[in-house]
Amino acid sequence: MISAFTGQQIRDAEQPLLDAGEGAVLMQRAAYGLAQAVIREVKKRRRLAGASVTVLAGKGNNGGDGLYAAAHLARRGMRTTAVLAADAVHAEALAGFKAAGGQVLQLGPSNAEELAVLCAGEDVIIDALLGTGARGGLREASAELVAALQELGPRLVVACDVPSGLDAGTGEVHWPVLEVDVTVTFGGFKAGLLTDPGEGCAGRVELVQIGIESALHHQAPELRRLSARDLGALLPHPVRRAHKYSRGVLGIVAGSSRFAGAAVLSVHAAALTGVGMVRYLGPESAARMVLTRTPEALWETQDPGRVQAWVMGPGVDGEEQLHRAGAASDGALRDGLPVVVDAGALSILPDRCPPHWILTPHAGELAALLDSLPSTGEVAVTRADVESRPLHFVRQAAQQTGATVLLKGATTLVASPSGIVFSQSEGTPWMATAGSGDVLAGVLGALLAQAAEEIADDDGAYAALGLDPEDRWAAVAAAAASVHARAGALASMDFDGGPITASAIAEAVPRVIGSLSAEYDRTRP
Ligand SMILES: NC(=O)C1=CN([C@@H]2O[C@H](COP(=O)(O)OP(=O)(O)OC[C@H]3O[C@@H](n4cnc5c(N)ncnc54)[C@H](OP(=O)(O)O)[C@@H]3O)[C@@H](O)[C@H]2O)[C@@H](O)CC1
Ligand SMILES: [K+]
Repeated sequence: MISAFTGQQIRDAEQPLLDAGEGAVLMQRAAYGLAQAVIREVKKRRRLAGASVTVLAGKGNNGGDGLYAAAHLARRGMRTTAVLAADAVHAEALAGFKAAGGQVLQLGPSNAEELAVLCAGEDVIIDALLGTGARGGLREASAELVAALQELGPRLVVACDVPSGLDAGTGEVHWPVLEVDVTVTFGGFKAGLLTDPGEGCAGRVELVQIGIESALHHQAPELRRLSARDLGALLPHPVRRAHKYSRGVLGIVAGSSRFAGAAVLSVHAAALTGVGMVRYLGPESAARMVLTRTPEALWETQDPGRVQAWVMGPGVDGEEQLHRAGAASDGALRDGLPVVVDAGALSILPDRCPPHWILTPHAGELAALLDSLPSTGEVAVTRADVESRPLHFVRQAAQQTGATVLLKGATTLVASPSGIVFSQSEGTPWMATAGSGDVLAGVLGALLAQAAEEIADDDGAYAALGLDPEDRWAAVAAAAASVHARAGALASMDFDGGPITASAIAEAVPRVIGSLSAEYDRTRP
């Protein structure tokens, strides 16, 4: 599992080493790691000797890291320039940079445009304006320089620790921000690099160890991300004596005469995620389509009998389906069953949900959900609010509803009511397509129906993540989001990275589960 931290947590982990006089050593490790990453990137494109690099250096230690890194690069034969964004920058680092032969330019109120043109012609830019000590975004001439440079389109940008203007702890972005190709981050992942909108600016993130890692282990991560190996351990491994009932039965209330396709996709995706059986509840017109696509499903016209989990909501519309969803919801509350609540069913939540209820809104639905809660307050939450502060609002929704909340997006966040948050981002932008969310609901429902025992087991794979029982539901939801995203990416790869349909995402799910499980089995000690 990848753990990510706030800027404050990273500074707290650094403090004992700073107190012990080790600050300069930490900075040298960071700078060396940054320089090595720049060298790797430049070598992918051209010969290192003679390549040009400009470091944009701010007044704090982030600027110091950048200047020391540039000094390394000067010694490796690169043509190095530093643009100083403050009158006083890190003195020792600047001296080291000059001693290595670097050229220094001062950014002022009147030369931002001119320097932007110069920077746009460089082989690589190092963004070392602001790091974890930033308050708000770039100001004045720095903001002008970055806005102009972004407009011109720099060739290659490497961020020092975080892209400047990004809040390291929350992922909120204060524009303008230079969109970077690679972020080289020090000591631990910053939460803002693993949640949107920050993640969208950060490019590929590389972690450089600087010696604070053991101190970070004592801190509760701000964000967690499941790795392929975690998924291999968490995904269901059927045993020889398994039968369809022991493999989990999933009830799905989805679709309507108007939105039958949502039912088709949810049911099909659930079946492809390996659940023992799917019981479908919906109108006959939708049921005919469901059974044509997935003859393995059962159409239930009466009480569906025992299930291990429910999906309710995809494509649900009209009195009749809302009534079925309401009845399923009452039964699930009574029997303590896990439920995926999506789309149409988000409007019929009980006053307080348990953590094994997983709500799956997109940003617009989350805003509407928060607005409908009496505890939210006077000021309306908009879709734009959620998109600019997803981490904040997903946590708020989980705390206020009592449910686990999965907020769909390029980066999907899952918050448990206790405040633990997972972030997964393995997909492709092609997945923003109609029906994609219906597939996710089916995948998640199928995993819930199969995972109930494993989740409750204190010696099981979910407990091994170090999570309390009520937080384990967020891990199932994160696993589903990751499987769904990987399936989308895989399906797109089948078309050389081209567009995909929601059906194609569902069809790729078995291959994703198969390869994750096989890789896990192959490497298990
Ligand atoms: N600690 C360590 O030993 C290690 C730290 N490391 C590195 O240090 C970075 C953190 O360094 P940092 O704390 O100096 O913060 P950083 O972001 O560089 O500068 C903030 C300075 O800028 C100012 N300022 C604030 N907001 C501003 C704004 N919007 N626009 C303009 N100015 C603004 C503020 O000054 P003030 O305005 O308060 O006078 C403050 O002085 C970290 O990201 C990593 O790269 C690594 O080397 C490992 C070892
Ligand atoms: K930076």
